Amino acid sequence: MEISINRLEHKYMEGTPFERRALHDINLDIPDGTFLALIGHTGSGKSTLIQHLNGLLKPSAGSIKMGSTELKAGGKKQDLKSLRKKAGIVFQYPEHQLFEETVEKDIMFGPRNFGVSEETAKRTAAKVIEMVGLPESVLSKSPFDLSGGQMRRVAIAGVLAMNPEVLILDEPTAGLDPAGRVEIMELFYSLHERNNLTTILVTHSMEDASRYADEIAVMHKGELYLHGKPTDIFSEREALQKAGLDVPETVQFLQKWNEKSGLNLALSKFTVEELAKQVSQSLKKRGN
Ligand SMILES: Nc1ncnc2c1ncn2[C@@H]1O[C@H](COP(=O)(O)OP(=O)(O)OP(=O)(O)O)[C@@H](O)[C@H]1O
Repeated sequence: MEISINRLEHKYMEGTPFERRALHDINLDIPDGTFLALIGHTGSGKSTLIQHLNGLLKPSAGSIKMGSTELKAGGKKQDLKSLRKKAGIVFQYPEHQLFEETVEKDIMFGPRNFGVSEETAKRTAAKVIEMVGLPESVLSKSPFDLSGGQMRRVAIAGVLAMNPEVLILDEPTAGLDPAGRVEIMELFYSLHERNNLTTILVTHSMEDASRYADEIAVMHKGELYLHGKPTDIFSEREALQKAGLDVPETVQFLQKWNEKSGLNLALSKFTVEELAKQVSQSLKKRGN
């Protein structure tokens, strides 16, 4: 689903002496099926921005359009509800929100809350548990008897059960070990690819942004500072450094390699292993 953010502004505690502007004049169009990485230093406004996409915060000015729903400043409750249904949000440590006695009940909670029948919600639970790579036998277990990684998958299944048209991921790999991080990121990437699901990833990992994103949006002091393809964003090292960020090491390596070799290898969507493969292939082509 296409997303269009127009002149969005957000002030916390608006109209009080403690008023604080967290977003200023954000304009951002995200085409349907895009994987967008939202990066920026702590306090730059990333969470505030994504909470508007899920109807958790209302704009102080401007608007957000998601498909046919538009939420404007002073918008109706109905529009907030409609956005909430369209956008599934995976918060940091989503497993902390599990609370039912069984995995199945936990996954069914969202759909049941939105009026889906028990039978359909059960079928959905069986479908989404498979989508997150867990066996159906897990459905009858208590979520609290599962490993941390499995619990996180169950929480993600609960978000998928709402059949979101946009997936918003707020640092979804926080607290996982390196292997767990790769597994969860690969899961999101395959969900995005298989379903052409518009995905917004809030991350502090420049490596993840370079590996998975079609587009990168950089927030700085409540403003949209840079937005473009990873290759273009990573060619702005000085600007990134001004915003307290840097080009990931793998990309720096490749930029140097391209400069020295005169070859033009792709700057995004690679792991270190793929990077080594690309370099060795290009060496072979040159007869080295
Ligand atoms: N509930 C709130 N009340 C008042 N100010 C807030 C509130 N939440 C965030 N802010 C302020 O709004 C600004 C943007 O915060 P936000 O949490 O959106 O940044 P962020 O980029 O997501 O940061 P982080 O990477 O640390 O999660 C910050 O100055 C922050 O202090």
